[in-house]
Amino acid sequence: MTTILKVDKLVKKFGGLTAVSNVSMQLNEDELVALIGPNGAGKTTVFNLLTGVISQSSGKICFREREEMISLNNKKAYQIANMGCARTFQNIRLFKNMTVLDNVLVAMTNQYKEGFFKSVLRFPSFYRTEDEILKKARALLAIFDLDKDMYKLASNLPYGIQRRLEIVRGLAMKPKILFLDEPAAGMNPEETADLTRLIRKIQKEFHITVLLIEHDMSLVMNLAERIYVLDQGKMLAEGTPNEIQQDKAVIKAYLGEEG
Ligand SMILES: Nc1ncnc2c1ncn2[C@@H]1O[C@H](COP(=O)(O)OP(=O)(O)OP(=O)(O)O)[C@@H](O)[C@H]1O
Repeated sequence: MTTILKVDKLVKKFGGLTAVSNVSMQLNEDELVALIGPNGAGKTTVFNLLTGVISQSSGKICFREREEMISLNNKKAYQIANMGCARTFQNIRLFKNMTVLDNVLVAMTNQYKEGFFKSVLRFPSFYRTEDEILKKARALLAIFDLDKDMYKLASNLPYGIQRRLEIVRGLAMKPKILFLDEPAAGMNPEETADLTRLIRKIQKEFHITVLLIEHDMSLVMNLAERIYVLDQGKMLAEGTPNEIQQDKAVIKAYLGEEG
């Protein structure tokens, strides 16, 4: 098993509040891992640290690039994204006034860095590349059954479909890791079931690592191969869904809260 992301003793303080305290974790290639915990446990803060949205107070984050583990400390969010870490947000962040297709095309541009002169002077290779991008975007949308909505404005799509588009947009960046922040938030049971199928599909077809934050326990227990549990900023437990469901500390801190 190859480790793709390694987090060592991560700490994040907001003034006097320690939101993340000595958190260590690792993600392996092609793994689907969930990060759970009660409200305010520090899950989103961990995501923000891993994707460079905020920087840590101390600790180390390393990401595999070919044979080497590269430190992500001091790297900016866009650099981390370009290295292969895509994410979605708790509150959807699509370009609402752009079409479904354009939302995906924008995400793909990081793979096609055409030279300035080539694009301004419209060399034949520019058109070839443009055509190629368009084909790939359409194929990606078709896989997720979004091709029929291709020319609709993102803002006109139902909530569940917007969430799906956000995931497709993340995938369009060809990531090695996809971070999903509460993908089922606000979804009805049917949409959640759809989403579960979609995430499975991603795992199979794209061979990427997925780390997801989710409150919907049936989704987590159904999908995750491994689960990390955070409580009050600390890592409380790590294990398979079975192990986590039987962990007394977890039941007390988290599952107990639900019933
Ligand atoms: N920018 C910030 N400034 C100050 N405190 C913050 C900031 N961001 C998060 N916190 C605090 O850090 C703690 C962890 O918050 P975080 O949002 O990471 O938890 P969470 O597990 O994602 O919660 P939820 O499940 O409710 O989304 C909370 O006490 C929160 O109030």
